[in-house]
Amino acid sequence: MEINSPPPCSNTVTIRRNPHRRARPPPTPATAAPEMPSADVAKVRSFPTEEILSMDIAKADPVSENLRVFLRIRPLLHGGVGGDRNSKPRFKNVWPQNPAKRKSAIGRALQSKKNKDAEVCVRVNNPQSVTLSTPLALQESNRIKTEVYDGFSHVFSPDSSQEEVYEKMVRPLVDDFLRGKSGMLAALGPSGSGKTHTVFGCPRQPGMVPLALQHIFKQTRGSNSESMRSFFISIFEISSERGKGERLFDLSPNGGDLCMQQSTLKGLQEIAISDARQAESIIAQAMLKRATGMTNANSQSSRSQCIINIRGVADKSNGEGDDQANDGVLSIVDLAGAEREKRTGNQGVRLLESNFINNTSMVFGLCLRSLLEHQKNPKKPLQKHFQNSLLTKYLREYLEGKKRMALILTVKSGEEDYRDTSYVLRQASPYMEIKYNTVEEPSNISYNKRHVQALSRSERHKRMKVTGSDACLIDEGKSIEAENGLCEEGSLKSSEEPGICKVDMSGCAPSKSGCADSGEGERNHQIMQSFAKALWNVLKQYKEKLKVADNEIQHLRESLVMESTRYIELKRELNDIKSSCACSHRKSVEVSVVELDMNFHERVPLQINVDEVKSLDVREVSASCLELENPNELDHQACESLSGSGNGAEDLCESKCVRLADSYSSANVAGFMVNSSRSLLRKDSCSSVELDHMLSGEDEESPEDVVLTGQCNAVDLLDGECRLDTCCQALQSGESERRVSPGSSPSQRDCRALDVEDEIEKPRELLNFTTTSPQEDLVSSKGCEIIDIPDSEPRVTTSATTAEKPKGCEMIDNPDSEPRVTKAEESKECELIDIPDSEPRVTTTATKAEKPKRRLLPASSLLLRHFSTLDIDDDDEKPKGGKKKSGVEERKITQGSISLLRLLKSDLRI
Ligand SMILES: Nc1ncnc2c1ncn2[C@@H]1O[C@H](COP(=O)(O)OP(=O)(O)OP(=O)(O)O)[C@@H](O)[C@H]1O
Repeated sequence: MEINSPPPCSNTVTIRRNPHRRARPPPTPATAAPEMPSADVAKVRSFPTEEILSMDIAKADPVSENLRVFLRIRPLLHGGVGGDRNSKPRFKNVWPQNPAKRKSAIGRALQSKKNKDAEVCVRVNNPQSVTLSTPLALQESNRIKTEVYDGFSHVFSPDSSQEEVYEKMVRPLVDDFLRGKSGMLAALGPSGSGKTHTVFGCPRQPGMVPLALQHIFKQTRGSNSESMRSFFISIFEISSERGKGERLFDLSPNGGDLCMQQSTLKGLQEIAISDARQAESIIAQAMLKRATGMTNANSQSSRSQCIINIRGVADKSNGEGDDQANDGVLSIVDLAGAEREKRTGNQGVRLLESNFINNTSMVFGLCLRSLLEHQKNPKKPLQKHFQNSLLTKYLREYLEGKKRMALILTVKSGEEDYRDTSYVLRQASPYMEIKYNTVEEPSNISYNKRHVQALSRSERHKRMKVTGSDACLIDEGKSIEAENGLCEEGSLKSSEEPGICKVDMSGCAPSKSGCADSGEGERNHQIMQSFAKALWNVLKQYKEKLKVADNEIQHLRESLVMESTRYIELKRELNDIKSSCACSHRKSVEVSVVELDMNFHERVPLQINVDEVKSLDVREVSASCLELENPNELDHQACESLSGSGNGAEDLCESKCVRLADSYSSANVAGFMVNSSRSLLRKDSCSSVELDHMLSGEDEESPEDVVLTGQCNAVDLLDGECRLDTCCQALQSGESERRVSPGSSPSQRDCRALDVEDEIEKPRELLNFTTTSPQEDLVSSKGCEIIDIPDSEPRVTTSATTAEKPKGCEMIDNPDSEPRVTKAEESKECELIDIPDSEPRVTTTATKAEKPKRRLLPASSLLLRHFSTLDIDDDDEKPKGGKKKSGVEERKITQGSISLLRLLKSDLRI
């Protein structure tokens, strides 16, 4: 595959790992991946080196091969001790001579003889599995327990012949041996199960060794190439030296004791053999020297571990003699059978032998178990159990998995042999999971080392901080080349080693003549094919991801353009609004003073529908008294209505007479005040609302005196940012702190403070307004509407919790004096600007600087009170059942007040 390197950039980090290597050979057609467009290659910012390397290609690798474990079931024999059919019962010679045990052994033999048709404990299910059944005598309950052991390379039934066993089990080893590969066959099993019979056999039934020798020399005679080889045989045993130690003894005709130095035997004779008969003769002589003995389990029980080595050496005259690696060794091990003391009844020397045999068998099993655990969990170290016996020391390379071997388990099928058979199957069946992945192949080992190094380098590559995606691409591309270079290096180095197949990452075929296995080349080819496919799939996935990312980027760009356009439009609108506001709204607005003088005898609230409020003209509204049943609901809609009806309302300074329904909380009142102020602002008016609720002595039930002072102080227009500061500075209510004096005159008002402070959000419009003092309004009679709504009830019910006095709010609480309206310190100008509907909330802040104090002077207050007593004709606004003021109050009106009030009244009717 061709990868275009992006142009170099300044932030590229070049990492040189190794010296330049030879150029890679061109890829084979099978591994060549389709070319990607250069544009797509450029989009690939990060080459998935780690992902590719983490792929488990080894799963498809047929290199992995499990340890071959065979099982042979000895037929039931009824001929004497150990079931030797051909031998007569030799109970007199049975070892040991302990009368009690001897008697029991004889009894068991006789019993087994009687039960000719006794059931067997192990049955063959198929060539790979057997079923072990627990005898009835050993079952705790009547339930038959069975165990199935599966996974054997082959299970030889009791009637299987020696030739059959050889063909399936030993012939492959011999074939490998003839190709120069070493191998080992080890026979395991309890005593008397047929190990020796299987390995050596008898004259009528030759065992594996004679058959192998025949095979070897038969092949030698028929093949010219192999005729150039020489074969040597050696045989020795490892036995117990009276229980004190192990003894190595050479069983060859002139052999003697041996010693072992680091898994190497010193003094072992190798006898050159030229034909099978010669070899069999040597073996026969050696078997005569082998330590055997009679036990209750076997009349000729092997008391030592016997090892036969057949080594094939290439003829030196052929030029291959110097190549020691081509000298294959075929080892066949006949282990002494494990014995149970209870079963054999061994004593004395036999018991010591038995201990040695059992110990060696145990160590042998531990080595295999450790190898299995190490393979399953590489973090678990391979235990050095081989050091515990000479046998395992000698067979170390096999037991550590460095050389291939095969195991044959021999078991007896009789019910009385159930325990021995069960023990062997349980112990040895896990060995079938031992794998030979890189066994004995120096090239593979070298390749794996290189592979591990490559992985470690990729790990280091992860930690490298490479800035820039292009640099990453360049670097990773080099990394791949480096990996390939490593592989090439590995293959080159492996080619220097004999008998190995090299793995060329460029999809090469086996190039070493020593790689006789043509399957190696196919395997390498399959590896490269898998690698190429995986690489191509990853690249395709990245391409798809890049497409998706491009679409998202395009979408985001379009959205960004739309937002920019929208922002420009909004900015333009804002500028228009600013310009229009600056030129049109500069009018002085007087503060309205509203005094609500209510008659509480009749509490018939005036229900104001929101729609009605909307339909009202500003003038109508200004002349009306609104009683709000639900101010929160009304506020916004009413404001909109007021804002929408602008029929010359700018010229008026409006006053709202607001009547709040009873039992409203102070919070609602505050909210209403805020909203009311906002609605006034929308009508280009600034309101200063004062509710002065006079309590008449006639109604003791609800005497309220409410002074509601609200100020909408300032709305500033500054550079397009709208800010509305509205201060509802004082709402003094006589609900929570009312002091009721029945019969008190209206002038003696009990003013209670109702502090309302609400925060009104800043609208976007810029508003500036000031309010004029009510006194000025009254004198000038400009823009001030004093609205009296007959029979309305300005009831403001507040809770006692609103006792805190807000800033900028002056609390009037002077029962001995008339309610005063404080003149504002500065003239206030109110600018009328519509607040956008999108931001209906108005923030009320109580700042000292922006909230001038206003206080109704006694004269003004009195005037207002008198004004409220006037019977202003407004039939439309008269509530039902309203009561007129008493004549006493009317008489208190001075002449000047009357004239002034009339003047105002005439203004209201304009
Ligand atoms: N497959 C078989 N067919 C016929 N006879 C057999 C078979 N296997 C074993 N025997 C006979 O069983 C007896 C015991 O066999 P063998 O000596 O080989 O057992 P072993 O496992 O070597 O015992 P040990 O471990 O004590 O040496 C021998 O007499 C042998 O001839």
